Amino acid sequence: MSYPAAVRLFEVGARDGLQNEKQEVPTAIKVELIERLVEAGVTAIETGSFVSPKWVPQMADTDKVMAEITRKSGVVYSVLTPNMTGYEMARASGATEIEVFSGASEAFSQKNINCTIDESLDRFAPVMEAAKQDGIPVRASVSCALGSPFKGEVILPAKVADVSKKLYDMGCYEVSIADTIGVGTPFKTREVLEAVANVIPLEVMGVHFHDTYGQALANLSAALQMGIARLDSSVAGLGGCPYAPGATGNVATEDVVYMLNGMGIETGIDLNKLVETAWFISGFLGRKPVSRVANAMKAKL
Ligand SMILES: CC(C)(COP(=O)([O-])OP(=O)([O-])OC[C@H]1O[C@@H](n2cnc3c(N)ncnc32)[C@H](O)[C@@H]1OP(=O)([O-])[O-])[C@@H](O)C(=O)NCCC(=O)NCCSC(=O)C[C@@](C)(O)CC(=O)[O-]
Repeated sequence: MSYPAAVRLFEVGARDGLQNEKQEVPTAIKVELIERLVEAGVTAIETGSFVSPKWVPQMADTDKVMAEITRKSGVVYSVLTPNMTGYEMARASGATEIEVFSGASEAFSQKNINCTIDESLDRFAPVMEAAKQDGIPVRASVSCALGSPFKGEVILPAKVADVSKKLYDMGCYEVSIADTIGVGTPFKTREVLEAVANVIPLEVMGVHFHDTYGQALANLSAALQMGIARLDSSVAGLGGCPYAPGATGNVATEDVVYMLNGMGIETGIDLNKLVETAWFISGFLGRKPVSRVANAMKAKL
């Protein structure tokens, strides 16, 4: 066991968190959410996505969000981009990092980005080239690594490893292994992560767990035990993918920070401010945060 002494938390609440919301979230609320998260100590944040507004209307104002946020030096403002159209928009918006996304499920790839896994990688090739020329770092996400949302489709660890290696070889500085529908359990998680760690360096691997079956913290712990130090999480446990039936929220950032604080693993995040932010966005959405920690700490705020 080699737990990391510190981790990089990548906050996905403003993108993964809000992309699946039924109600419209005004730009001003997104901007306040991002600024509050940064104020709480978040240093890497996904602010939105430059994808087709017909496919994900909730993210159609990402350019406005990027224009309106007050940026803090040293903070990574990242956006999701599926192709060159998205890349051009990301660059124009001043994104300091972009994220490309593929997956280990052919069915999900078709539903989510309307192409095969191989075609998605082909689309990323010019994006990688342009980003390299522009000096913009690129992270990657590999969806459905622990299970497919579509009945009958089996995801093999070797497939996850294969896609991860291709993305790493293309120049992605981080490859985040995503349990899109939150079905993983710790031993299975470890098996998949080990398959990936056989083909790319452990240092570049990240994890992105949804908490659909309540396994996310346990899976996170399995990843930490391996020494993985790049973790995605979402304030208030917001999240879900419109093209992955059954996908619910990401592991809540408050729960992750509370656990890491207890383990003596450094995050740089002020838990009180984070919990206040969880209640801020949940209040706007008209519900309580799903995070256990946000609820437990409310009385102390
Ligand atoms: C990839 C496409 C665009 C293909 O969609 P398509 O229809 O096959 O693409 P197209 O090239 O034929 O373009 C169709 C229209 O979209 C426009 N277009 C084309 N590209 C862009 C762009 N980048 N930004 C804005 N507009 C764009 C393009 O200009 C055109 O406009 P029209 O002529 O009809 O007016 C579409 O399928 C799409 O946008 N999909 C995104 C779906 C998405 O965002 N899903 C959620 C994110 S993934 C996720 O949440 C998982 C993750 C990362 O969190 C990890 C995990 O948990 O698994």
